[in-house]
Amino acid sequence: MPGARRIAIVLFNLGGPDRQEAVQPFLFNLFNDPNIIALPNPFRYLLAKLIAKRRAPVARAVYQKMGGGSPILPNTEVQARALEAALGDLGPGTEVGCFIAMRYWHPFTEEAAKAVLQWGADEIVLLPLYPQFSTTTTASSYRVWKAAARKLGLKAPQRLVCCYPAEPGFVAALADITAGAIAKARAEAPQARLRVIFSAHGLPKKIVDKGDPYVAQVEATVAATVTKLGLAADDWIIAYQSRVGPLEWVGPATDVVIEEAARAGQAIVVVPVAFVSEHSETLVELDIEYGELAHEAGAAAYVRAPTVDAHERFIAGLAGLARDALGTTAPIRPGCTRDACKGREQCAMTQAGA
Ligand SMILES: C=CC1=C(C)c2cc3[nH]c(cc4nc(cc5[nH]c(cc1n2)c(C)c5CCC(=O)O)C(CCC(=O)O)=C4C)c(C)c3C=C
Ligand SMILES: [Fe+2]
Ligand SMILES: [Fe+2]
Repeated sequence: MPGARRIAIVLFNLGGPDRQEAVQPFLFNLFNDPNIIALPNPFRYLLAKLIAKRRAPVARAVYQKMGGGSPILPNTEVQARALEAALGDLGPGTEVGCFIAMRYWHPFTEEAAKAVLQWGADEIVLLPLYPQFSTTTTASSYRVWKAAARKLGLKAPQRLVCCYPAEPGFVAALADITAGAIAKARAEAPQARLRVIFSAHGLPKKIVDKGDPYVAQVEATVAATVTKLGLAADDWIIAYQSRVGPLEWVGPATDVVIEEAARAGQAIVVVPVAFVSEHSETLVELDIEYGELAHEAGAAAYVRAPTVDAHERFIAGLAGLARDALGTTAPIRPGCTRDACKGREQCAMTQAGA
């Protein structure tokens, strides 16, 4: 469209290896991130090389179970196209393009910044596919984006949607999906007691103790979802999965909670609340590894709720966040803090600035 106002929506996500040979360099990129391992170089670089090499065989086997690589990019592309469609009503003379900026594998954040520059964006909304803010995810992507934008001389106004743990569309999608999974578990095991386990990716405890708001925001997501569903307090619990490394992580661990519920003969429903699309942590860890654990330990049923993916309500929620960000005149603010986001549906910290 000649002369159209071009709005770029940049979706931040983690990324995943697209083939077996990509697993080790992907792991290196992850562990070499100062937001993940806060050591100065050359120590971080050397440690990242070592951990990536050690972990690669286990991780390669995980990705082999999904055909060799992660489906996170194709799944994020589906979300990007759905979001473009949902923002198609921004008015005549406005063109919306969604770009994907992955943190640890292609298309890297720097590649996305280049594509946005070449496309000729007039305004940019940075929209993390992380509903809950963490220094290890959103802050890391934003830091790398800012450096790339500065390097490329990307001057268009940019706004960051910081977090949206209890955004109504996201919560409606989660509640809808959870209700479907509960109905399935009840049908499979009508006599058994229900145990709904809301599972989020964990974090080392020391990162949370330093003030990372992620855990508080996971709790906000789950509180909004159980309220919408009217779930009794005894029927649900929050647990944390995907622990790696020797540090103490936040708990309880999802596998421990699943095993306990299975041994009690309960009907288990596992709901991912921090991942918004399917990848290794859902398709392998939750479905295969924890599914086997649940059945071996005697669960009456084991149902894993799908992620929100391109659920209509979730995409509508993201579109609303993008619209709000385009309308804001808020000044640049420091990063999200636990108190600033407490009790809010979405973050007060939508950031503006070039
Ligand atoms: C909610 C999102 C995520 C947080 C918070 C997070 C923190 C975090 N992750 C690791 C280490 C690994 N994560 C890995 C995979 C992975 N992590 C997330 C999301 C969050 N991570 C996703 C979406 C994925 C899946 C990628 C894919 O399969 O496409 C991996 C690789 C897999 C494996 O080897 O287990 C590692 C390693 C740390 C250390 C951390 C916080 C400090
Ligand atoms: Fe992770
Ligand atoms: Fe926030």
